[in-house]
Amino acid sequence: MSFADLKSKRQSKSRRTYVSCPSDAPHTSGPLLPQVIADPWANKDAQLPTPPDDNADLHILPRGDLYKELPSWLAVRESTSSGRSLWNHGSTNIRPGDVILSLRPHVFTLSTTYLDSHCSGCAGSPVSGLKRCTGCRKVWYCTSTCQNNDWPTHKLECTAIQNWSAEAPSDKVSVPSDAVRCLGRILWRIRRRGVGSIWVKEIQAMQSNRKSIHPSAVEGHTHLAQSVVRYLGASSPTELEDYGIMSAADLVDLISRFIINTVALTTPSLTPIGVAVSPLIALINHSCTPNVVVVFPRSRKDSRDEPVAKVAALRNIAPGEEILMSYVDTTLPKSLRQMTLTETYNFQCHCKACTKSGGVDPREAVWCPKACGGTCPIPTESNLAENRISGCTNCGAAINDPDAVMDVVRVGQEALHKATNLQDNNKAKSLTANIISVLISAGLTPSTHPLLALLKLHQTLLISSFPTPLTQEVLNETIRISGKYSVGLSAILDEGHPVRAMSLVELGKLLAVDEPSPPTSQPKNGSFPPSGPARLKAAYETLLRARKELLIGFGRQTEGGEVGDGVRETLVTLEKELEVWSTRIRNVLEDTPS
Ligand SMILES: C[S@@+](CC[C@H](N)C(=O)[O-])C[C@H]1O[C@@H](n2cnc3c(N)ncnc32)[C@H](O)[C@@H]1O
Repeated sequence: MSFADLKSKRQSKSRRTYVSCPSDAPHTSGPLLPQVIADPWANKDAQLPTPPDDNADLHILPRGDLYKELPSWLAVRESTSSGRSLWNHGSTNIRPGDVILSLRPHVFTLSTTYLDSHCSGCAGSPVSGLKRCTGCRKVWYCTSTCQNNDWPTHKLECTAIQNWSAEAPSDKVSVPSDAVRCLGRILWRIRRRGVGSIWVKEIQAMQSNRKSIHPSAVEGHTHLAQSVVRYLGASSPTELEDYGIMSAADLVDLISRFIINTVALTTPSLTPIGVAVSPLIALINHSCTPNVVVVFPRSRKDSRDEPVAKVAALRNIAPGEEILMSYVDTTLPKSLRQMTLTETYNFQCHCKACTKSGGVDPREAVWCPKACGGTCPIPTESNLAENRISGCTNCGAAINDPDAVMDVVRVGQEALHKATNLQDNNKAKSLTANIISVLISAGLTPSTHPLLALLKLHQTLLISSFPTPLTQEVLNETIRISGKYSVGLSAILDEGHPVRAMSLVELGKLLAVDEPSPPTSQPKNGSFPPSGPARLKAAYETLLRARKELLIGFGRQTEGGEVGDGVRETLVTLEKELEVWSTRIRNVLEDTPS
């Protein structure tokens, strides 16, 4: 196997939190809410457990004419503490790998960086054959069908992009941001479909946090509102009546809805390439220990409707249990998760991971100083001030120099920030390599922040700059980093989480790359990575595990989507190669005199 397909673009640097998901403030009734009629699908016989105390007011909402795609065994409930939410209303468990929702988002847009490499009609990335819109010259399509399907919206977008581009002070800002373009698409569709349509009602029923926008987000909202007005060729929000916007407050409402209800549009291998809005997915509340994930696996069965979002179950979800996804990166420590949740989504999370006391959070841990195999929590300033430094959970040994550990974590975070923003890949690569070895020598476990994030970044940098020809040394180093990253993720994420599954795919594929110059003697027993047939066997076993996890995180019915297809092909190749090796070994044994 060659390594060409391992190379992936470095993730867009313009990633902002609002793309990670879908909003705050209890859902209140008002003119924007849908008209509700009697609940035609309520299963009166379902045994629903008593809601927890803080949700004592939790009640089932009738769906009315909205959310036609919602299966009857899912219920929308509402509470004063967390607004509307989605629940398993059936009488059986939802199992890991079950796809509970499969839908094309109401609207999606590609990030500017991906406009020329992905189709704006289906979000696919054909190896060749993308054709540019001859009007705006910014948007590309893979087929005329995709272009024709997108034309009713793009004809308006096309002119808006051209006008924007003509006024842009530099080439770098000649295309509006994905947020502005996505809001433009929403507003053109509102105008075309009419404010009374179900589509528009579903968009308008999404939660808005306009009345409680966090102070740190006000400037961003204002800037976005001004850009949207300009993009639509208007000079003030009051000129947007045709789009259902009667005042500046209505526009801020729409922007707030957009920010808190948007999910990241990702490739089948989880690279974020844009933003997507689906009012059904937006009904799902947050937990840092989610029981579902949203993925875009691109399965052959859905090819006509792509991009299709799948909401896949990660665990058993019992009847009467809430469906919960994560709006933030759950590998981050609690303080960083809570910061995003407060600033962007206006709530404090009280999930198990956020309220757990005692024990060691694998995201913030150092190995026991006595190397007993246990771990100690990373000390914090307040622990230190109150003289409350916890020791190893196994043997009780105390960290030798808590200040030094805290310093090293701080330095690691600064280095991560710097390396993520460096334009020069080689500089970024040597920075990540150096800081990783400092953090490892300070005893941080691979699941600890920022070591885990640095391992991922370093792996991406190594792969994107593989030398030609590839050397054994670089390949082995990349495999070791990938292995550490995968081990780190396994300490935090459930089996079957798509991020964990993808890390196994990447590790397995690296192990399957032909060794440029295999050592003449086998590496020492137990050293990693092995060589020759042992390496092929490790690749095969890693990809088998990856496949099992893909069938959960990307949905059993999709068979892992595009990534699953690739893994199956590699497994077949590896089986053949392993067979050749064992035949050779058998022949040698038979030819050798006893
Ligand atoms: C995408 S919306 C989720 C659906 C929303 N509850 C509704 O009524 O439309 C995100 C918003 O829901 C609320 N929310 C989500 N998860 C929550 C949680 N775990 N605790 C409290 N509020 C939550 C927050 O107000 C958040 O900004």
